[in-house]
Amino acid sequence: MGSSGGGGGGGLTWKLADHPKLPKGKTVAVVVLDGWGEASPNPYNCIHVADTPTMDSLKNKGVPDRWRLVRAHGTAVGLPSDDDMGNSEVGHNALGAGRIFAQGAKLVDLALASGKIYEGEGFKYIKECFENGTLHLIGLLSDGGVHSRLDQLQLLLKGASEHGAKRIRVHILTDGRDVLDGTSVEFVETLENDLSKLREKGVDAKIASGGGRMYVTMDRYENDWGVVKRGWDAQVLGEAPYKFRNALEAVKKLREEANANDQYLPPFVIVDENGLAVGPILDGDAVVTFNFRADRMVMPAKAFEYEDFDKFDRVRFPKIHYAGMLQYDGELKLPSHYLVSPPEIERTSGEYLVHNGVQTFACTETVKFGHVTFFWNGNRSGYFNEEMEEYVEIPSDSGIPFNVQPKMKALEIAEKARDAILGGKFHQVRVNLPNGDMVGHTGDIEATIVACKAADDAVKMILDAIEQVGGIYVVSADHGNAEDMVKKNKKGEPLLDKNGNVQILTSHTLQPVSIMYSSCFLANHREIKDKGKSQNTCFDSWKWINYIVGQSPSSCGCLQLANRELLLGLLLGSSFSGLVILIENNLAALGLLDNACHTASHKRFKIMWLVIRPTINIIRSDCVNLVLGFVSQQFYGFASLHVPIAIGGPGLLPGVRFRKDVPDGGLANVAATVMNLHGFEAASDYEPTLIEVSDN
Ligand SMILES: O=C(O)[C@@H](CO)OP(=O)(O)O
Ligand SMILES: [Mn+2]
Ligand SMILES: [Mn+2]
Repeated sequence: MGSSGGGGGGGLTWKLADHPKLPKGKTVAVVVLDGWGEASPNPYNCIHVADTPTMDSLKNKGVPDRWRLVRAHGTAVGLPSDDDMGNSEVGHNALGAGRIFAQGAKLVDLALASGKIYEGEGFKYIKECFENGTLHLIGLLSDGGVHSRLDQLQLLLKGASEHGAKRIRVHILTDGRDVLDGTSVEFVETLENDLSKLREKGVDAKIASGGGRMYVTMDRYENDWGVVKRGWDAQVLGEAPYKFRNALEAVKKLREEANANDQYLPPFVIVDENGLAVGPILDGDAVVTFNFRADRMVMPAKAFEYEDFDKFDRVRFPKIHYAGMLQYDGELKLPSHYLVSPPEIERTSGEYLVHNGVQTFACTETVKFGHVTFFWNGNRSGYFNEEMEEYVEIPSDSGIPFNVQPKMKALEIAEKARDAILGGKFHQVRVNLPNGDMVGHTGDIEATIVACKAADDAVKMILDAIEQVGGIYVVSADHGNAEDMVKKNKKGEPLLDKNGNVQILTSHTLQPVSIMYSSCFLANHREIKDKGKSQNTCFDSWKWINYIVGQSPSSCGCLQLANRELLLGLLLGSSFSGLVILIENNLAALGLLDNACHTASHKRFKIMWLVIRPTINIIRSDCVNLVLGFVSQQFYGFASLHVPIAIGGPGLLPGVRFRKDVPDGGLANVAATVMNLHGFEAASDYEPTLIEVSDN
């Protein structure tokens, strides 16, 4: 590779070697679709169900040279195991830094396992309060592994008490976003059980307050300080609209409210028999925020740490010893005390580009703003060089769940990116499109479908601008979410709750993400559009057929020739289970097929059907939707998966294609790829590029 940057220690040079073949000076758009994994088509795959012609075209025209999958979860992005789903922090860290770092989750695991956590400066600092004060632990009660983990809290409780904490108060934040909604009840039961064991050992340990993570404490990027204030009032002042004698009762009761869910539970405090809060934070106490992930802890950390603070009226600012599980912001050195050192993510691609004369523009809306800046730059806030960079934040809607406005600010983000591309000043234009993720987390399938379409429209606008300037695009994602909205069993079948409804999955997934590129898709896309909507629907439907008959369009022909009676026979046959696709222009067949399906369903076989009618004047989009609607009630999903990456654009050399020798590439490989597209070799210790340039 022969580049010069990096090398750790002394002798660091920022100068990157020129790429031997790729030119400099092209405008490169880097588009990250948040929560956009690749999975098999099924009705709970909102990306599939949504009308996403731009992303579909990237795939259809790009495979395999300019579209491929990369890993976005587990060890490929520095998480403890391959059972860990991806998330924005690790995803954007990897995308921006080009290397895999042991991430917070893993570093905390190691520090707890070795006991080193108790020897560090941070623990010693909070320990100073153990004699006369209370230890408060504040964080997300979950085993999602995105922000925190219950087993780490359990170990910390045990370790702190063994190291002298005599009075402990836990302030819980319920999840329902990285784990199933309703699991707060089990987590509280487990924690209560642990605390009662501590009490048996003479430690005065209790849950003191709580609330849902999206409504209490865990805001990010200054979207809504009211969220942090609600937490402060409950945790520090011991004040909340709801008071309960114990947390189990609190969570169960609050969940009974109409539309209640774990993410948005209102704040509550636990009170004693006299109605007094059992654990407000007082002078002389120690406070630890036990989340390892940074973004949603920066705001509460400021409230606990900063003497000068004007974001809300704290009423009382107790003199405490405060430590984070990690240091959450490397630039602000916030908080100044922490139990475990964060990964040292330095020499990120953004910093290299700035040193090599590439002007950068980064933009998204508030709820993801730090993703393309702070996380991208290795958890540091601020610019590397203000003259070379511009970061634009579009204010997010606040105070509403995102299913209410599923289009979010996708259009505005795309417009800003378009203007930056057409303006000619910037050579890297980087955006995050939040829709698939933020709306996916609400568990609202209909809204998530709208969200995916909005993100697709935004990609189209950005790619059109790239086409105009003869630039290059890289489209990828940080992890999955919207492509899988239902909890499934090992066979890939949706799990039902006790009322027979499918269990909605609000979390991220283990899916890989894609990266894609192409210079020709735009023309093709227009061609399809010009022929009208019905043709478009037909085109979209081919995805289903391709999937079923083994991804090969030629085998579709076989199905098309298949005799209808034969298919119905199969359907009613005792051993058949699966999906039938009928290419049919005879409406009478619909009723027949429907009947057959019902008969067969009584035999417990999972059968569904999809009718594709090939003639334009018979296809009506409402008709096809009706069929799909039927399918969604009957369908049992498929397992398997990844996130896509596509590269392309008119500025790309024709010989550029994805390498075949990095088959298991992860998100960290994208940084070197992007550096190459800017005309540079990547730093030598970066994960290898995904592309190669052939001479033909
Ligand atoms: O909202 C968040 O905090 C996480 C999920 O817990 O999502 P993302 O990693 O996409 O930011
Ligand atoms: Mn994300
Ligand atoms: Mn998310």
